Amino acid sequence: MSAELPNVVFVLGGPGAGKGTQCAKIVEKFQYVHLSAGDLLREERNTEGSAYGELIESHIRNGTIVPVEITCSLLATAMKKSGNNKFLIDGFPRNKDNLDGWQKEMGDKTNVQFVLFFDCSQEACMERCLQRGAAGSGRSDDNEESLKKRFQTYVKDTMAIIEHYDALGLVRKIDASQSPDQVFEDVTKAFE
Ligand SMILES: Nc1ncnc2c1ncn2[C@@H]1O[C@H](COP(=O)(O)OP(=O)(O)O)[C@@H](O)[C@H]1O
Ligand SMILES: Nc1ccn([C@@H]2O[C@H](COP(=O)(O)OP(=O)(O)O)[C@@H](O)[C@H]2O)c(=O)n1
Repeated sequence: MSAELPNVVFVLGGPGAGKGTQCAKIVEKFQYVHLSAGDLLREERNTEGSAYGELIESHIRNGTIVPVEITCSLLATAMKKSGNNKFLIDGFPRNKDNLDGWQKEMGDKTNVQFVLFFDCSQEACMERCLQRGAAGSGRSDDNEESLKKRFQTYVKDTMAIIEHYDALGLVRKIDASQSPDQVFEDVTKAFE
C-alpha cells in the first residue's frame, strides 16, 4: 500500500459475474468504499437536467462503453466526496479508452493495489443476469439482446484490460462460478 496516495482495487469480470455482490461483502469486512461505475452512470442518467442522460442510456442498452471523460469524472467526484482512501472501483476500466483516461487523470493521484478478476462462464453470467431481470432489477440491459452485446464488449474490449494488468502481475483471479460464500472465501484470501 502507498502511504500517501488513495489505494484502488479495480473489480472486473463479465456482466453478472457477481462483482456487486462480492463488493458489498468486501466493504463490510475490509472497509473499502465501493464505487460501481455502472451505478454512477445509471444515477447520472436518472439525474434531471443531466446533459448525458440519453447518451448514457444508449450505451447501456447497446452494451457499449460510455466515453471515459464522463465515467472518470463521476468516479473522481465520488472519491473526493467520500473522504476515504481505500476504493473498490467496480466495472472499470472496461476498455482502452477507460484505461487511458484513468491513467491520464488519476494515474499519478492514486495507487492501483491490484485487480480483482471474477472469472465466470458466459452461460452462468447470462443466467444470473436474466434471473436478476426476471426478479425485477429494473435494468434496461438485463434482457437477452442487450446481454449478447454486453458479452461482446467484455470479450472484445475488457479482456484486453485484464491481460494488461496481468502482464504487470496485478491480477488476482477468483473462480466466480461457486456459491457467493465460497467466492467470498477466495476473495478474503486475495485481500489478506
Ligand atoms: N456466486 C453466485 N452464485 C449465484 N448467483 C449469484 C452469485 N453472485 C451473484 N449472484 C446473483 O447474480 C446476479 C448478478 O450478480 P451481481 O453481483 O449483480 O453481478 P455484477 O455486479 O457482476 O453484474 C444477482 O442477481 C446476484 O444475486
Ligand atoms: N466503466 C463502465 C462501466 C459500465 N458502463 C455501462 O454500464 C453498463 C452496465 O455495467 P455494470 O457494471 O453496472 O453491470 P454489468 O454489466 O457488469 O452487470 C455497461 O454495459 C456499460 O454500458 C460503462 O459504459 N463504462
